[in-house]
Amino acid sequence: MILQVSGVHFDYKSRKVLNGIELSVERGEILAIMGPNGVGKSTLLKCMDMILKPTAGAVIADGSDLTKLSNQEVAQKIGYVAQRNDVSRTTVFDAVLLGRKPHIGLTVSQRDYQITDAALKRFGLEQMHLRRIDEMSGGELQKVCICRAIAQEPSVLLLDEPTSSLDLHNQLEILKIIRDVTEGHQTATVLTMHDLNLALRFADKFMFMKDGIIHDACDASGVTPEIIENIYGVKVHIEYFKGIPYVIPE
Ligand SMILES: Nc1ncnc2c1ncn2[C@@H]1O[C@H](COP(=O)(O)OP(=O)(O)OP(=O)(O)O)[C@@H](O)[C@H]1O
Repeated sequence: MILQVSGVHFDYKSRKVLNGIELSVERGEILAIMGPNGVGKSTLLKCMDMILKPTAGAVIADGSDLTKLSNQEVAQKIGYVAQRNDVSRTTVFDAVLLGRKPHIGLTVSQRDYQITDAALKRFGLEQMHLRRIDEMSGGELQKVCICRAIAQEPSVLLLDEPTSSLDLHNQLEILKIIRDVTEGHQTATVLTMHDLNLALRFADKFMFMKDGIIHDACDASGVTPEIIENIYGVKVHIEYFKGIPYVIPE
């Protein structure tokens, strides 16, 4: 088990959003957290990254209780890419190199530069490494942010709607990279996504949130029309093509 979330609660002032979340992820796995708008998926990712402190419960990553670690120690274990990313006047290269920050001592090492170069190449960003990120399109910026999180080499990668700004080619390309990195490095990825069919193609496990808790947890073959209807209030069929389930609304 590389990530374990136990009994996590979170309230925004008097508004309860997370009401005892339980989940675990194994090494090499991608977990998709699904659910309607406003149900608390982003809040849960932020609690897993300690950007928001859970009001109760524990988050254990790679053997450590994150509530007891410094911000730098958390960043060595958890990489997080938000749904909306702040942009500064930095170049693509510097933005990705910044992913190495939790590991950098007094100076940037040769290894940090090598990892940055390799990540840029993997994401096909090497030709635009001197472009400024505040002048990029939404999709280009989303790629840079995910690239930076990969360069960070965390044990657990948290991605909030990682494909929301990407075209079809980039959606498949980026999710393939995420799958390769997760399997190859035996880390784990937790992502949120509204596209059920894309999630069914790439994720190993699914958790459906409603009313502040995880209502259903299963692998791709366990996702049923009943679960979808219960969570989203939409009647669907599930058909298989080349072994992959597809959700088709009625
Ligand atoms: N900073 C905040 N202060 C107060 N309430 C907030 C804050 N951020 C989010 N909320 C509320 O908490 C609830 C959960 O929000 P959250 O962003 O976690 O949902 P989500 O499941 O990620 O939604 P979506 O799928 O639309 O991105 C929502 O009702 C939202 O309005």
